[in-house]
This record gives sequence, structure tokens and C-alpha cells, in this order.
Amino acid sequence: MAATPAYHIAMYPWYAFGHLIPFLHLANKLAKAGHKISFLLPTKTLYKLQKFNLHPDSITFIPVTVPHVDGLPPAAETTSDVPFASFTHIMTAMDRTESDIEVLLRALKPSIVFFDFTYWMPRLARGLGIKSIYYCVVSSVTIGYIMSPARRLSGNKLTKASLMQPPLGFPDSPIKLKAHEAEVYIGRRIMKFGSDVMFCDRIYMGMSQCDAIGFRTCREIEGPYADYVGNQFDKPVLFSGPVIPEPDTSVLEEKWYKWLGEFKASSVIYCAFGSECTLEKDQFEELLLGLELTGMPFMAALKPPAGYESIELALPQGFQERIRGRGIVHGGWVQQQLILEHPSVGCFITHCGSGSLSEALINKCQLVLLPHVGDHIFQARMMSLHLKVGVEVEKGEEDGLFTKETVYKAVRTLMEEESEFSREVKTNRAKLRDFLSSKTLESSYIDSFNEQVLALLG
Ligand SMILES: C[C@@H]1O[C@H](OP(=O)(O)OP(=O)(O)OC[C@H]2O[C@@H](n3ccc(=O)[nH]c3=O)[C@H](O)[C@@H]2O)[C@H](O)[C@H](O)[C@H]1O
Repeated sequence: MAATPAYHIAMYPWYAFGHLIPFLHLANKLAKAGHKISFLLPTKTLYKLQKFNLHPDSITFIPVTVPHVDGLPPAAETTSDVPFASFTHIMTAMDRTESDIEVLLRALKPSIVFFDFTYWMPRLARGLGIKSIYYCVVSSVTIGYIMSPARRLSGNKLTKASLMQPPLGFPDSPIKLKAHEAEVYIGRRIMKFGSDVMFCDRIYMGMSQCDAIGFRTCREIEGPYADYVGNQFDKPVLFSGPVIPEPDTSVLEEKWYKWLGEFKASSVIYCAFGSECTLEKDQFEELLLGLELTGMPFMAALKPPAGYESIELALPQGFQERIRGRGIVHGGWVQQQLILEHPSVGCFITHCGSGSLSEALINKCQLVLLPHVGDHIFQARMMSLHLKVGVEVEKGEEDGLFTKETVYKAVRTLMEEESEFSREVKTNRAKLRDFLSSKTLESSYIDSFNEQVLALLG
């Protein structure tokens, strides 16, 4: 039963699995607390997400037709259907649903709407007497460092040198960008991301016009960073807690279960890069050769590299023969949550998507951090430098490239060496796991999140 009176929430997350899934995890927690949720999402994607809806009596999926936008394949709905260069078209398509969303919200009459990249949502909601919460699945460290209004003081044209340093007032922290990362971020901030709107303006408008900003984290982990964002945008900040996914009740596919079962406890490396990431061919190769160098059993679930139709066509020469019996490279979707839970998995090489990290942190595997783009970088720094629960793979300062040796070095640090450093990381890692697994942590966060939402509703 709800500790607070029940309310009706609408949710309309960015059309990317890395956003849709965590919104749905939150919906499950809120439904469990007695609230009703109308979850708006693209028509075909709806079927793919049904298995994550654990409270179908309280969470209603509302299909939204994705308008056609030039440059998009006809069936494309989410970022997983297209390369990065076309994400902007997916965003434009989502923007063009605005009038349909207005019709739906008028009919559904929720008290509050949770959104992220649809910068027009606060204005639309306000016009209908609905409150809006920007629910941010990207870490507050990323938002604070890159998107805070302090970065706009000198206009939107930032230099590499300025982005290599935190913005004015940022909490005292070892987190900084390297030269090659700052370079990429300069472009990312000002790239047009849907409907001719710059990415940084989209986030800025959403955050400055909403009624509150919610973060999927705990005060104990990101408190000062989230407060910084709240102060910068002059908004109340709500912490939903880590919103750890409910245990996946399906069973792991037999072939994986059997394969993993052949190895000793904590001996297998699982390597995965989320639902979007496509590596360049040379980095794909270095990663696989790095896995080979470790000499450990491994399972890599990766998309084929850029320009390749299949994983098989892109494997390094002779690779399959050399790793037969101890390594698998899989190009399709795997049941990540269940794989991370498997006792044979001892190490996770992750691109540091926030979903993957939250799934990993409650399990026992050691974390090798290999950030790909965007918020992954901040998540990797947060884990390696702030919380000290994992080891980041070294990359070239200017070119940003990793090598097979640096992949192996990071794995070796955690899985082979008995140094003071590796002991410290493992101890911190175990402590964080215990903290996140505490039975009362999640419920107390959801209760206080509910109370803060209720206070917003007046
Ligand atoms: C917040 C946003 O998430 C995005 O998602 P992305 O898919 O990269 O990564 P995750 O957050 O780990 O999300 C990926 C999700 O897909 C699941 N999965 C993936 C592949 C597979 O084969 N099987 C699975 O079950 C996985 O378990 C996780 O739940 C981007 O990083 C973006 O930068 C970030 O802002």
C-alpha cells in the first residue's frame, strides 16, 4: 500500500533503451507503492518492453505513433535501430509527436509527467495544469560538469581547455575531462539534436523550465553533484535512489547457462557495450585481442564494428580458432542482468552506461571501465576516482585510443594482482555492493521521493 496518497503519473522518456528501461524500472517501484502510471512509448517498442512491466494492472503502456522523418528507415523507432548520426532524426520524430502527446495528456489527466529530452514538455504540461519532472537517468556529475548554466556564462562556444576543467562552483572533485574527451564534448554540446535544436539548449530548456529535477541515484553517492545541478537551475532535486531493477524472473538461455557453468566461480570476463555502442574496427580488434591476452574465459556481447554486417566478418584473423573453448563473441542481444548474476562471472568490462553499471554494482563482478562516449566518461571517473570501485582502461591522452595491452593491464590489476591498490578497490566495491543491497535503502528512497512529488503537487 502507498505510504502517501496515490497519484497518476505519465512518463515519456527519450526513445532509447538506456532511457526507456530505467524509466520503466522507476515505474515499477512507483506502481508497487500504489501509484498509477501511463507510460507513453513508440508502438513497436512497446512489445519489446512488455516483459519489464511487472505491474501491468497499474502501468498502462500507451502507444505513440512515430512520425516519419526524412533520413530514417521506415521502421526505425529508437536509437537502437539507427547509427549515431541518425539519433537527431529520432529526436526530430519524437518532437513531432508533441500535438499527439497533448491530446493524450488531456485525455489521461495525470497529475505529473516525467520526461527527459522533450524540452517542450514543461511548457505543454504547464498549459494543462500538469507538473513536470525532468527525470535524469544520466548522472548528475555529467549534467553538472557539462550542462550547468555556469558553462553558458561565456556563451555556448567553449574551448577545449575550459572543458578540461570543472565549471565554476563544481564540487571539489578529481573528476576532469582529458584533452580528447573535451574535444568531443565541444562538438556534442553544440550539435543539432532534433528539430534544429542544439543538444545543450535542449537539456538547458528542459531543466530550467520543469518543476523539479529527479536523479536516479542516492545522496550518499552523488549528493554534492546533484545539489550543484539543483542550485544551478534553481530547482528542487529529488533522489529516487539507485532504482535497482527487480530481479529478472526469466531464466538464462540454456546455451549460455551451460557455457558459463563450465567455468570456475568468478573466473569469466563478461564484456558488453550496451544497446547503442558501435566500435571502430581497430578498437573492436584491440578489445578482443586484449580479452585474448588475459588468458581468462570470456563472453563478449558486442555490436559488429562500424562498416561490418556481422561479428564473424570482423573478427581478427585466426581469432576464433585461438579462443575456441574459452571465449565467445556474440553479436545479438543477451540477457545481461542474468549473465551478471551468474556465479562464474568475475569481471565485467563495461562501456559504463548507467543501466549496465547499476545492474553490475549489485553483483559481485569486478569492474573494468572502458567508457565509450558522453556520460560514460563521467560514470567511469566516478567509479574509478571518486568511489574507487573499479579500474579504468588507459587511453592515449590525445587520440583517446586504448590498446590490447591497456585492456589486459586493467583486467590484470583486478583479477591477478594482489597489490594494495587492488585490495582497496575490491574492498570499496564490496562495501558499495552491501550498501546498495541493503533491504531498506530502496524503499526509504522511494518513500521520500513520493513525499517530495506530493509536496510538488501541493
Ligand atoms: C542512460 C543512457 O543509456 C544509454 O544506453 P546504453 O544502451 O548505452 O547503456 P546502458 O545504460 O548500460 O543500458 C543498456 C541496457 O540494455 C540492456 N542490454 C543491453 C544489451 C544486451 O545485449 N542485453 C541487455 O540486456 C542492459 O542490461 C541495460 O539494461 C547510453 O549509454 C547513454 O549514453 C546514456 O545516456
